[in-house]
Amino acid sequence: MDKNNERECNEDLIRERRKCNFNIEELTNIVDGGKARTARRREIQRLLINDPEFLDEIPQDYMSHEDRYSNELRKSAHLMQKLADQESGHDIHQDIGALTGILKDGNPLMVHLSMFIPAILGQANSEQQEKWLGRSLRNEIIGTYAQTELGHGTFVRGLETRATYDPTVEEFVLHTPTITATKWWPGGLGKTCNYCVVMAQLYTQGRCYGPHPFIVQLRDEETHRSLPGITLGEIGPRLGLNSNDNGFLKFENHRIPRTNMLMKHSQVLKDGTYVKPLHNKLSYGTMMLVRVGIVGACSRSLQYAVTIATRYSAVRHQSEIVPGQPEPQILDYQTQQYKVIPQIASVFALIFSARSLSKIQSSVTAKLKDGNTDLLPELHSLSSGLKALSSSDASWGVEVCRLACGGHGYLASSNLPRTYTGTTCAITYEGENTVLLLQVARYLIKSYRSIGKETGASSVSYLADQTSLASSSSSFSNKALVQAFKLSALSLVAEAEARLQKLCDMGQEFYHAWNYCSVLLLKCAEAHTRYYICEKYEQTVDSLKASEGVKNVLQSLCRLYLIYHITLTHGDFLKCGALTPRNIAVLEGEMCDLLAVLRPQAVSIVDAFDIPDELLGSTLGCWDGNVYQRLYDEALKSPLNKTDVPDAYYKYLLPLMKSSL
Ligand SMILES: CCCCCCCCCCCCCC(=O)SCCNC(=O)CCNC(=O)[C@H](O)C(C)(C)COP(=O)(O)OP(=O)(O)OC[C@H]1O[C@@H](n2cnc3c(N)ncnc32)[C@H](O)[C@@H]1OP(=O)(O)O
Ligand SMILES: Cc1cc2nc3c(=O)[nH]c(=O)nc-3n(C[C@H](O)[C@H](O)[C@H](O)COP(=O)(O)OP(=O)(O)OC[C@H]3O[C@@H](n4cnc5c(N)ncnc54)[C@H](O)[C@@H]3O)c2cc1C
Repeated sequence: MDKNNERECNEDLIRERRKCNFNIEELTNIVDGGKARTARRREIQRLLINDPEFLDEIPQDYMSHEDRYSNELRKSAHLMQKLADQESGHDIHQDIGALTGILKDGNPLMVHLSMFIPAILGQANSEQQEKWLGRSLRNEIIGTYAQTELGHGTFVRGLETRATYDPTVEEFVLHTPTITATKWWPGGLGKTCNYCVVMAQLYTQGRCYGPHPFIVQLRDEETHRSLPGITLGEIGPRLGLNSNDNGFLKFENHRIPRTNMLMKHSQVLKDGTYVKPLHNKLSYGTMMLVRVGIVGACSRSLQYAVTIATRYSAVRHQSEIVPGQPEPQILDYQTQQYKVIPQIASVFALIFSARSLSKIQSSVTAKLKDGNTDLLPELHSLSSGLKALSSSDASWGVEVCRLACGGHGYLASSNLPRTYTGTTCAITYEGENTVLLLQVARYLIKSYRSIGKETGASSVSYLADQTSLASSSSSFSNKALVQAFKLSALSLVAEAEARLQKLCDMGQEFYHAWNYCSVLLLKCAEAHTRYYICEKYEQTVDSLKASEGVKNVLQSLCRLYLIYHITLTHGDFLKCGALTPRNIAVLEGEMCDLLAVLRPQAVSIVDAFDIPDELLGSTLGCWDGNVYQRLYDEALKSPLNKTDVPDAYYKYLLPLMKSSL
């Protein structure tokens, strides 16, 4: 699509784009993280879009379960080959975001890239990396991360798969003792992978040392047949991601060499002596790494959904605002703006907090290299909280965008259903959100109780700021609103801690008191993480060196985000006195003003996300807004339309219709 050729474009969209009062390219650079990154992303995307190998012969929704897998594997393999091509010079591990949309519904090689290779990098010692890293980067071996079992996903300490060390032959014996110990879910495990990292309970010298990672060959490298002692398969259709082969795995006393235990952090010596790690949760490092990546991935899903919903809302006309007048664009309804525009604001909130989190991650990783684990709990808390809020915000945001598109949003060809199923899974995987938020709460309560002790953890230093509870601000700058978020979080933590203490004082064991307070604890964790997101949003926009137009747009979006979230949880702000009922009413009014200010810029802002039509894959969201023709053309691809009268008519309907004669 030639974006300069207005003649091919829907007139409403032309008019919307003419209202733009900021530099779109500049905003695109901010979204990408700099000009160079924009250029790189575009180059990769061009490389993919112009390659006919990525086209599907028929829409995936009409393919069988087997064909979907096979078709996606074909494209995934081609993608890996293309990006590994020395001439293109692209490092897939750095550019994963640029690939969004090229594979449609669950890439069978995704966990190889996002977990297996990172597990080798983060958990294997240098000899082990020598042996497996190069081979996995060159795709000579394909792996997955097999942790979850039928009986346990959340409670990693409850895993049942055993790795028992036998010092006589220097081997571990991997065994699945019960049906509930069957590994269940790992992406690519069913048919694609020939290796995996298995999390299993380590037994040596008669003692269990808890879950540890082991690298295990699953299939013969020549024939791809599963090895003796290993049972493998695929787990069947899911809500989404159905072109992946999530799998199951059982071991029958399967032996692996001692050196297949990933030994960067803890070791088992030849005689079976266990050497413990610097920090006993270092074996959970792969999960933490992916949680950080999920925040960015969620912002990308939301960019897709909101691009579709915004462009469609500009093209679609329905009903009337002024009786008797022409039907308005649905984007003119304030209720429609309230659906779509806060989701645009949310995209930037997620981008900026994802960036801040990855900076923290880099500095924690650097410290870990020097044996310093002090900031690991802070990173665990932040990555858990942000993974949880980003996945739930993005899933809800995508669903709101689908609803904003009315009936057409329910069609597969809108690409909203698949965007939703591909996002909501992130609420569950890599640590179910409720569970992760309770980990954040645990950290908050612990930090609150250790006020006065220097921990170096900056994200919770505000908990010591007792004076601020009384000093609610009456000004309404963005900074003042962020301050209100802080007060709300602090007051919830104080309330939860007091409630916990009271129950303990009344004689309850701490863990029962904890469970009894866990709804409130969840709110604490959400409020704390929301405060973090709001603070990063405000700081990033405030310090941004940008043209006036771009700065104005981002400031309005940031303010909308702050007010939107205050109104969603206004009870918490009122309860702690951070805001009064009058303040809330004023803010609600201002939110509507902001929707009106941002409405004329909405199409241009989503244009700045710069998602090519070929990747957006939506009849409703295309650049040119030619929605109705595309919907019609896609419908014609239904196999049912190959004939006027389907066979099923003769088999079932005709006998029914004639039976009463
Ligand atoms: C890269 C590109 C990405 C792209 C993304 C898209 C594709 C992605 C595709 C992915 C597909 C999906 C792939 C998949 O789904 S892979 C499977 C993912 N599975 C999970 O995430 C399981 C979730 N469960 C857990 O992580 C643990 O069991 C939790 C954490 C819940 C409890 O654990 P446990 O019962 O053992 O601990 P405890 O509660 O007694 O707490 C004890 C202490 O430990 C501290 N603690 C706990 N954890 C950590 C930690 N990590 N670092 C530092 N510290 C940590 C904790 O704060 C506490 O500290 P203290 O209070 O005592 O001081
Ligand atoms: C699409 C997809 C891909 C996946 N890929 C992989 C993979 O590649 N590798 C892998 O190993 N796994 C994978 N998983 C598994 C995933 O990591 C687990 O499903 C996830 O960790 C949740 O565990 P669970 O299914 O046991 O849920 P459960 O823990 O049984 O959760 C069920 C309910 O119990 C609640 N609950 C559980 N514990 C607590 C608690 N302590 N406090 C309060 N409430 C609690 C939860 O909040 C939830 O409401 C994948 C899952 C999905 C959906």
